Amino acid sequence: MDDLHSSIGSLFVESLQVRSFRNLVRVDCEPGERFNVIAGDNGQGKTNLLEALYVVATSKSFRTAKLGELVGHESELASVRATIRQDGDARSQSVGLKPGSRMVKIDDKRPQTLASYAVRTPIVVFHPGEIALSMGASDGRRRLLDRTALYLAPQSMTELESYSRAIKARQKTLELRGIDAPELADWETLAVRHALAVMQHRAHAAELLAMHTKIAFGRIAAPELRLEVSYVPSAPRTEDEYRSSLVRLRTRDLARGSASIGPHRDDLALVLDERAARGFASQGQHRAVTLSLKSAEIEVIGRARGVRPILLLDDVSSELDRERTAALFSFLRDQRGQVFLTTTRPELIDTGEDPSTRRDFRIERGVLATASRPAV
Ligand SMILES: Nc1ncnc2c1ncn2[C@@H]1O[C@H](COP(=O)(O)OP(=O)(O)OP(=O)(O)O)[C@@H](O)[C@H]1O
Repeated sequence: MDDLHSSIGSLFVESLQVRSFRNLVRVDCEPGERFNVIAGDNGQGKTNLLEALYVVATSKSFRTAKLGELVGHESELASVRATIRQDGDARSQSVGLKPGSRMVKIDDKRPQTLASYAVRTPIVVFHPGEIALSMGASDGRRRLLDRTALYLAPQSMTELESYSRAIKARQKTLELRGIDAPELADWETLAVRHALAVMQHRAHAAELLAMHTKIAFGRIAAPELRLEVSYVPSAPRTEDEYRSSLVRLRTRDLARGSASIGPHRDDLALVLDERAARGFASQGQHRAVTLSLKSAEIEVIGRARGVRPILLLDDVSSELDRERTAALFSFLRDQRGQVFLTTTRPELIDTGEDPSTRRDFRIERGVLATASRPAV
């Protein structure tokens, strides 16, 4: 396989302006091209700053679906603006937010679709809750599939939204008009059409994630352990079978309050030595599976978009001892893209020999300032 890093383009945030975003009233900063270490005590705004970067890159938050929460308590409007440099060319991206509405712009023009904005600046976030990818319920893995599918095919986002609308309309019809309502057939046909498209996008994303997760896991974990990753759709893959299953399930779905099959119930199976990782893996193995999945996410979206994704790492020192931090940094050095990481203990962060690749910041009560590099 060719090396992602030999042919791939560079991408970094050159400057960032944040206004009235959570507790960040006014932040102006010029990050470095490689490692940016953001230190601060608990509750000072470190995660908020990563969230602002994620929002300006994708128009979404990694913490909440309710964008109104991002607006500072004292304000009515939040905004994040960044200059992004990709392969030498600069562009500006901005997101304005108020409760119930969002305005995105690239070079001061509105993009044709939100999906086209969301894929312009590939970004991957690691936060302490990420271990749920391996240990937790299927929703985190579905989000991983959909994030990856979005970069592979931006229209997958619209298909998923259209599916959700159609399946909700079917549910509402079941509740209001009963299982024999004539319009149910139309909603079911529509839901099935969009669901099959979503399933195709997810299957493609899963195939690529599976391949790269396996490779990464082989590097990270004990060599005799084998990890298999596969897409498990919950609904039949043919239109006729899927539609007749929905018809058959009307009574049950009415009773349970939602459709029993469909993309909202898909999973990405993780099988470690022939047993489901979720119930079987040790803590260390869950970490290795999680890091392998994240490394596959970086690899797949980087290849899909032809750039090295920006990486955000929240609270690295909380979970890791010195040895694991060293392993993580060796992984990050191999990635060679721009990295933002937050920590309460900057002295534990060893980004390598070359001090010019590291920029230190300190955040206190939402105010960001440059800082000198601590003695490691
Ligand atoms: N909409 C908002 N308006 C103003 N402040 C907010 C808003 N939402 C959250 N905050 C404040 O942001 C702060 C938390 O910031 P953040 O989550 O970035 O902390 P942190 O530095 O990452 O802390 P930790 O190390 O504990 O994770 C809290 O003080 C919280 O009250």
